Amino acid sequence: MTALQTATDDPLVIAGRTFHSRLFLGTAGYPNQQVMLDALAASGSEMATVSIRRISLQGYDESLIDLIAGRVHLLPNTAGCQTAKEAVLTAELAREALDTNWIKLEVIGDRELLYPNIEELLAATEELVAKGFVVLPYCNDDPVACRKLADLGAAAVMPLGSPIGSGLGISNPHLIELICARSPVPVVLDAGIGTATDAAFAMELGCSAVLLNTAVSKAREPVRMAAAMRAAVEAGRLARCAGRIPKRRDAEPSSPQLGLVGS
Ligand SMILES: CC(=O)[C@@H](O)[C@H](O)COP(=O)(O)O
Repeated sequence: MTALQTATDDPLVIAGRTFHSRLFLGTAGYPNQQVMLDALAASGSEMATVSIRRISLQGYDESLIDLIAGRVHLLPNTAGCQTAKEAVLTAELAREALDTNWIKLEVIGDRELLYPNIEELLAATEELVAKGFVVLPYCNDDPVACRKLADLGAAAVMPLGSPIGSGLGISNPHLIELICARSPVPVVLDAGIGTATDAAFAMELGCSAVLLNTAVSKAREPVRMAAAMRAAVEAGRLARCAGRIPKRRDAEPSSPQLGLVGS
């Protein structure tokens, strides 16, 4: 196998489904449908999140869902749910409407911060796993919560980098690194990505993938930013696999010191 093949032959497997792209994209907030479709293509993503509420209430019509579904896997989410009961109902509606048992589980504990309600999230995860769903919960950057979710059968965990839509990047890189090091299931960094360096950093910390929306949909040029995110996720993954050099406090010459002119 050549070095290039080694670099590109690096699929991600979640619940038995293989992904060649480690970037998942949200579909909300684009200037129009065509820009969203072009951004999706530029991102190289093989899975896109869709909000069940948005489909039914906000004009993201079925033809668009059909269009996306022809290109990528759909990952319905339970955005806006505040209790386990609401989230389970939304997941069941999504399974009926979109014919998928995959669900991105969001149970929000605070409408302003959009932070997860961990108790409700754990309860919903347990119930949905028992009902046969492939559950990908959006959660805090908390190693204990991530461990509990994995123990309950989550197929991946999706800790936040920073609040949804904030573009603040990764607030607690140390915690994300710890979660990645300990997690028995893939870790997908979800929310708060602001630009390409954040996405590359997530991968360098050991994340298996990145899920983002606002950084692309609200960029001045969403399609170009989608391409940037694709390159960033690939670069971060390659760097992670290649192994960064240890950090040093002092300088170390990169050229040989023997035979210096003037020595
Ligand atoms: C798309 C999605 O499912 C959400 O989790 C969220 O929108 C992602 O966060 P950002 O918009 O901050 O990338």
